[in-house]
Amino acid sequence: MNPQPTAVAEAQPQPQRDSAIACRGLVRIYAAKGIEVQALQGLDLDIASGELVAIVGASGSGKSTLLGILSAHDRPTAGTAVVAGMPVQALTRAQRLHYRRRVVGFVWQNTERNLVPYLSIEDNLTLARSLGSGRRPAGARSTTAAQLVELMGIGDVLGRLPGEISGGQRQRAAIAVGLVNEPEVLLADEPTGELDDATSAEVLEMMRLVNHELGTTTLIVTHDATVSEHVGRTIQIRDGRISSEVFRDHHDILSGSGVHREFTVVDSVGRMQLPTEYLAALQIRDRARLELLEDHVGVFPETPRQPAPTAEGRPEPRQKPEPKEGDDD
Ligand SMILES: Nc1ncnc2c1ncn2[C@@H]1O[C@H](COP(=O)(O)OP(=O)(O)OP(=O)(O)O)[C@@H](O)[C@H]1O
Repeated sequence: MNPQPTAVAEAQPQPQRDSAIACRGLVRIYAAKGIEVQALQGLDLDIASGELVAIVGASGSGKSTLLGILSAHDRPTAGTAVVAGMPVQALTRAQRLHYRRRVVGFVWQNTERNLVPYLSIEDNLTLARSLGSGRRPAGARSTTAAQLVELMGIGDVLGRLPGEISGGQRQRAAIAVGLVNEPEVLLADEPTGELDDATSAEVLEMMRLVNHELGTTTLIVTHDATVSEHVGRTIQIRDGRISSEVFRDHHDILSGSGVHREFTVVDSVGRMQLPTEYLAALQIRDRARLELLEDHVGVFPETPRQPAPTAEGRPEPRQKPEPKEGDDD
């Protein structure tokens, strides 16, 4: 007899089959000097294979904590993170090494973390390639270092040391090093953090090009709000949870149009975050009244807002919150 699924089992969301990254209920609690900080509070995330996604958020929102878990440098207190089919929280030491050398590639903010300073760019590529060498699965893509050099436009700096080239060239070389072992996923932590605006845009465009040409799933974690102009999906993280997502299609990115759609995220148990400006505009604090209407859910202040009286004693008409750029429905 087949056991009947319980309500609890049904409520557990399963990772999507084609997800390159699937996080379920990620919690990370830091305990220091008797004080606990909950850096991630039940974060759910799905990134499809081949997607280019940015995660943005204020300082302290949990971005680095998430990247630490996805890069297998840290373990979650609870929840799961599956990257390219590997459960990162449960890897053995040997699997972690393989994972960091072959399954994921990295681009960090600091040059010293990306490139060995006393080796030429060419030797950095060779070293990274040799560290990640091993038996390759049949049918693996055969992106060569030479192809990456051409794609990144770093052919004329191969013989130079990292300290002898510009910041933009260094980050392009770092992207090539991060991809030289043909990882399934490229993780980038503030890759434009030390660059000026023009060079940042150039490096982000390079990441977009690589994603488009090679199809490598790419996750960029950044403070840089302009990143959304270069990627298909921008995820906003707030208080250790995903709060909203902005989508742009490939055509919008190429044409530079400002068209985008913003969505708030509803997690697996139905929680969602309302933008703080909406809460302020409607004076919603601890509680909101929900109404299920024919084709939408209404969210209302617990008690109707009292309009401020005008000079003539008449109430002011209600102010709607300003629509955001790109709101078209
Ligand atoms: N090792 C640690 N010990 C204690 N608390 C920590 C530790 N690392 C991070 N935190 C806390 O966890 C929360 C999330 O931090 P995290 O570094 O992930 O945020 P962030 O979004 O990456 O911030 P930033 O953009 O400034 O790097 C913050 O409140 C932070 O103070």
